[in-house]
Amino acid sequence: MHMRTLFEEDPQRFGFFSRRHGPMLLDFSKNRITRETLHLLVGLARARGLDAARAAMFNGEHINVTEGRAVLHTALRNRSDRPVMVKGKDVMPEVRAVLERMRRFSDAVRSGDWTGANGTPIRDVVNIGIGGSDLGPVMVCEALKPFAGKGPAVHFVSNVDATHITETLKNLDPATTLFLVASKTFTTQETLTNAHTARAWLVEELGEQAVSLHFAALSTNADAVSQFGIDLENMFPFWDWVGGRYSLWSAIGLSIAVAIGFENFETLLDGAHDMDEHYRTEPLEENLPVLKALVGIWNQNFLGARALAVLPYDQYLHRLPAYLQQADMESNGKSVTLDGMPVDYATGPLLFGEPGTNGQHSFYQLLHQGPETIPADFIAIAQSHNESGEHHDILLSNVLAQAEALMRGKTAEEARGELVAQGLEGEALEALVPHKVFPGNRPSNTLVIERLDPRALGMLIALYEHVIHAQGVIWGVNSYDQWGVELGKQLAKKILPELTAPGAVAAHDCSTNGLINHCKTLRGRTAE
Ligand SMILES: O=P(O)(O)OC[C@H]1O[C@](O)(CO)[C@@H](O)[C@@H]1O
Repeated sequence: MHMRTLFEEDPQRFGFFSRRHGPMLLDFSKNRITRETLHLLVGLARARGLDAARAAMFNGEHINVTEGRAVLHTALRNRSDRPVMVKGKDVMPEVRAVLERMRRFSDAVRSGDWTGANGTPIRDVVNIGIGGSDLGPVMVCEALKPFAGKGPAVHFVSNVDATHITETLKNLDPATTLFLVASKTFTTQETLTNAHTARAWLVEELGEQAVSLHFAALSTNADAVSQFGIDLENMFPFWDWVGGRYSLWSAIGLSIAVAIGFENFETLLDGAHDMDEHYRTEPLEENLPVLKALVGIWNQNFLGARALAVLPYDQYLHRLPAYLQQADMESNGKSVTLDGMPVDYATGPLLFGEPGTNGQHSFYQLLHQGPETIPADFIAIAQSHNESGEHHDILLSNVLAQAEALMRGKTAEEARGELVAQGLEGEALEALVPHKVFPGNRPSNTLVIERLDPRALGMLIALYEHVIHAQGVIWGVNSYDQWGVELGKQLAKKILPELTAPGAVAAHDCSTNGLINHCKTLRGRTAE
């Protein structure tokens, strides 16, 4: 079936396949589904126990079975009076206590009351972290730039490549710089390497005694934090039931609170809590994350699509695809079920994206005319923070047109008609027709958000988090571990000393040996 026909046959299609919640409208009508498909998909979710699974997550059951942990990022933004129990203890008092400390700290830094070793206020804050300790905060700080007010500039260093920290520190003054070392484990090689480099840079200028005024830690590992030399007074804790890629709502979000002010950070939490309540309580048929998850499953597992393009038509959301790459692919990039059995179906999609309209001039060709079907999420913001001239209407017209084009396509007949109108005829015309045809029938969702503010952003991120949860439940995988990142780390630890030791390396396969020895030679080390 072609979606063109589905739309022609059912003028109510938009109304039936779209839902509103608060400032958000989700239109999923441009998918290859009928009312019956939706009914069956909801049945699938029910059969896979999604109702009970939602409750299990919110109730703090140990759903991360391979690590024996609860998954409770929702507790971090629980704005209700409801207790959240972990091992028989309500964690909400501790959550609120850390939030209160984050409020005092971020207020002090923003107001200039927090001064560095020379008594001068902080002008630049550098968050050092990677993965979930970087991507969420950087994405939110970029998205909410219009709310930054008069606070310090916030920078992010993640890559172990020295270029990242060197370029970041190049124009900063140690006396007015504050480092937030963000690491759940406080053992991550990249983060500790960067943090030691930052420490040396600071100490060289201001001496050892400056460290306590210029470093804070966001972590679950107090021992490692004090071993690094950070005063525990300046440590903002969180807990093992917060997964790294779900941690921007925790102390890991301190850079966000500094960048946009604590009140805005709290409004972000409010928005996420609103979506949590929606996901927790709404019936499956009315539940935005569930519906979006089901459409994703339909595209992946029934229509054979293996990717998902996330296309935010808002420059402030330019880091959203990068953030979602970790959130989704580290969560659902799994090939065994909860009980360790191999899956014989697709799980998490390959996720990629760029802000509109940049993507249009890059990879959309493949979305429209490549042989694969690549479903897309279009995110449109109705009211821009920068309503200057025609810009925003042009932007909106593009996002709306792209979804329409993917759905409708262009038939050979239509293409021929256009070529005739351009004066072409005969063989020349017919030779061009196949190149001008768009198959269409390509699925997409369109999310329209009234305005990109802290509340709406909190809702948007929580929506995607819950899509990941719902899909993980239906696929029967553990969305909350990430063993797949370990092997590379282990092997890198073995290769590191081999790179610096004299002599040729012969302990690996011939490709890896060859590459190590080639790099050693190029770096002026003996490899013979
Ligand atoms: O916060 P940490 O412990 O430094 O870990 C950083 C990142 O490393 C990972 O463990 C693996 O990439 C992520 O899950 C996590 O977000």
